[in-house]
Amino acid sequence: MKIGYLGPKNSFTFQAANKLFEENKLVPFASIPLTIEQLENKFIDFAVVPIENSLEGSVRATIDYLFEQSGVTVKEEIILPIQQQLIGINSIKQPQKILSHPQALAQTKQYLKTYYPEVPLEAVNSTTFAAQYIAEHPEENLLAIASEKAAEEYNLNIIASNIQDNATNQTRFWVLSLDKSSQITMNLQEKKISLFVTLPANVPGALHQVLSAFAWRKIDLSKIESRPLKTNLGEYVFYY
Ligand SMILES: O=C(O)C(=O)C[C@]1(C(=O)O)C=C[C@@H](O)C=C1
Repeated sequence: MKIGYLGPKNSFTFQAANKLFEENKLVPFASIPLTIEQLENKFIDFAVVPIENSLEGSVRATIDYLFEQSGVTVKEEIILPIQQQLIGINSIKQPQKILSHPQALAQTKQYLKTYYPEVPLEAVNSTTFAAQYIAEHPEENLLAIASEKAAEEYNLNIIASNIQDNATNQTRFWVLSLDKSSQITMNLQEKKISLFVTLPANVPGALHQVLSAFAWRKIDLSKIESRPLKTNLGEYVFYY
C-alpha cells in the first residue's frame, strides 16, 4: 500500500499522514495537484492533503482541484495543531526573503508585519520545501517558516517559535481514495459528507431552496463556502 502526501518528509501533511499510516508507506509529492493526480493514476492508494485551516480557511489548491476532478472520495479527516517556527541557518537581521507555503505565510501575517515589514515573502510548495531550500542555499541569506521537525531535519535553528497569529491554530487534512464503496453513508448522524453544488440558474431563492432541503431533514451543515465557477464573473459553485 502506498500513501501519497504533500512533501518533503516532515511537512505538516507528512505529520498528519503519519498519524494514520506507517512512515515506510508514505510517498512525498511536490504539490497538492500532483499528489491527487497520482491517486487518479493509481500510482498510490490514498492521498493525504490539507483542506482547511482555522486561521486562513480553505486550502484553495485542494478545493479547486477536487471540484474539477470529481472522481475521488474523502475517506477520513485528520485535524492537526499547527505551530509555525521562523527558522534559518543563523539569526539574520535583514534576510533577502522569507520563504514558506502560502498558508503558513498567511497564518503568521501579524508576526511578519511586526518584525519583518520590509522583507519580501515568497510562496513555495510546502513549508518543508522552504526549509530544505534555505539549508541548501546558505549564500542567499534567507529565512523560512516551517515546523520544528523541518528545522531538525535540515539542521536549522529556530529563530522565533510559535509565531502563528493564534495559539490554537489547526489544520484539517483529508485522506482521499478512488474507492467509492462507502461514499454515501447511510447513517448521516455519525458521518460527514462534502458536496459541491451548482445552481441551475441564478434566480431568487435558489440557494435558499437547496439549504431548505437540509433543514427539513435536520441535517447539520458544518460549513458553506462559495468559490468562483471560473466561467463568468459572478458565477459560483457552493461547497458544503
Ligand atoms: O507546507 C506544509 O507543510 C503543508 O503540509 C501544507 C499546509 C497547508 O497547505 O495548509 C499544511 C498545514 C499548514 O496549515 C500549512 C501548510
